[in-house]
Amino acid sequence: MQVDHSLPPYEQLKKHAEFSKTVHLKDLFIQDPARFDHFKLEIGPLLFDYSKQRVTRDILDSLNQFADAAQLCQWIEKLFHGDSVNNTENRAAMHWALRVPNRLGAEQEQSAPALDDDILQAIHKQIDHMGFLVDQLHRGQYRGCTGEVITDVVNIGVGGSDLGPLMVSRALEDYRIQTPQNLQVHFVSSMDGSQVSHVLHELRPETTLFIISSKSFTTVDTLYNAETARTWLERKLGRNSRVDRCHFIGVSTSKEKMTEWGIYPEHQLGMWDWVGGRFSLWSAIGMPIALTIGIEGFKQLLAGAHFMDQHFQQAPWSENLPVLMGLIGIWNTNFLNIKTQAILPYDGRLEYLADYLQQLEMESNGKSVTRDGERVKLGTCPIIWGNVGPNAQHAFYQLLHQGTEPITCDFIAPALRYHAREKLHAEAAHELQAQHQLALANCLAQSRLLALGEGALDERYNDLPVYKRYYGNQSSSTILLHELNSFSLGALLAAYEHKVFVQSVIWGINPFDQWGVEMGKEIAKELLPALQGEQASKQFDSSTEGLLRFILQ
Ligand SMILES: O=P(O)(O)OC[C@H]1O[C@](O)(CO)[C@@H](O)[C@@H]1O
Repeated sequence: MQVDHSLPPYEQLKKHAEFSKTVHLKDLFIQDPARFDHFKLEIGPLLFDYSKQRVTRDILDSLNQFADAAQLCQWIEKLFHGDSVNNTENRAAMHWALRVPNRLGAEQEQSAPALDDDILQAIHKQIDHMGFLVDQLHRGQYRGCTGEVITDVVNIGVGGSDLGPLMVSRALEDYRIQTPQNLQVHFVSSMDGSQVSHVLHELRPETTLFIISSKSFTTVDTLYNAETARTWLERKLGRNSRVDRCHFIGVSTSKEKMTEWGIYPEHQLGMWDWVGGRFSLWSAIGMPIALTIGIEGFKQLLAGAHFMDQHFQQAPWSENLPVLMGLIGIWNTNFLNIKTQAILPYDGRLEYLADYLQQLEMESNGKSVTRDGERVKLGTCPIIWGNVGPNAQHAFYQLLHQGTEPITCDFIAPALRYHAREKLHAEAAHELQAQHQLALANCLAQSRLLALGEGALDERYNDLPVYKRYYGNQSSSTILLHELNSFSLGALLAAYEHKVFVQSVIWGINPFDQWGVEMGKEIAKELLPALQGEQASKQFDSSTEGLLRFILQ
């Protein structure tokens, strides 16, 4: 359909959307037999196939104009110049700086023009400090207060201080560094004590080290879990400063708070207020990742993300992965009225990816007020959810295929797995490769059926009874990685980070604050005394009062 290009981009897109609603994805594939070639992007280790999105070249042109009208280019410059893009907290958002390699030269100048050398040195000092501790632990030279070698490290953190490290450590488990003592990394996040009690039950105080990971070092979830850990240690090892000194590492922006808590200065790893919690896995918050894959592997993760940072800054919109991901999301959310997005990795190693992306996207862009304090004009972040694809096929795909909700999906899979280089799997390589092929066949089949409906199969299926029919026209993108390794994962995650930024620019919101999580914490503080049997300072609503009575009776 021809749209009047003199219209403002938003009006053009509305017109496109009216027409789009009458067009089925299968028609788009019939009209253009080479649709894949025209709607795919290969960038470094990633292939992005967006041919199964309900877009045309004309729609993408209008989306690019929409991005220009929102001054996307200028905002990207502000981000990479370290401007205070987090306006409500008057802070820069410089997670990208954590990925700049520590070498001076033309390449660096180009990729990080505003990065002060002192900041770069400070970043690399922390990486080196973390690398030193990781190396000691790997070599079995890090000992507990009784002199025994540390065999288990427990990361205590929540939100960004848990989800990123957990997700990446699991995703890259195949590259795990083998250590003489078979060092294991565990994660504790939930405030209710169920995880910490479970983990402690399995471990010995003499050989356990805790990382207290909290950007603010004020998060009660983490501080309560940390106190439980300290009490557990002291019960067995006695109450003395050697326990704190030998069994705790801290990661935070606040050295004072770490010191006050009892973290030994040499075991304090720093970070900066310009790193948002959900963007912090690239800092010392990522220590569990470095413990899993080694500091060189961690640097490869940073290198993959840095590669994406450069691509994001340099590529034209139509060849720019984060921009395309962001604009296609805008098209789906704001013009096709698709308010939910499923994350479907076809690789069990990515089992926590959806959880991680929920925080990244929804805590960033789940906003309804613009940077100018006005109510937003367009709907913002869709609901992000998902699970490992093959398992989800047996859980919620029924709704994807035959439910009433329009849903867009991200299918993610590595092309190669269990291949020669992954020596780890040499014994069972053949069987496992067959399993990987099975997973890929399912991944491609599901996106094909979602897009095309029963027409994806042959004409025999046109006479199916109504309850067996597949309407199709559910859009999806497929991201293939050559293989899942530190570099490709770093690039993938940075692409999602920048996608979030692109969308925030279009919506005119600040993606780097999270005021919506604060008041609930305050109300919990008011309620805690009532649960501890103290006289409440005020009367609550009748529901809260009723629930309190039930708990306390
Ligand atoms: O690292 P911290 O300061 O303990 O915060 C943990 C998480 O809590 C939040 O502030 C939300 O409550 C997240 O943004 C953050 O990742």
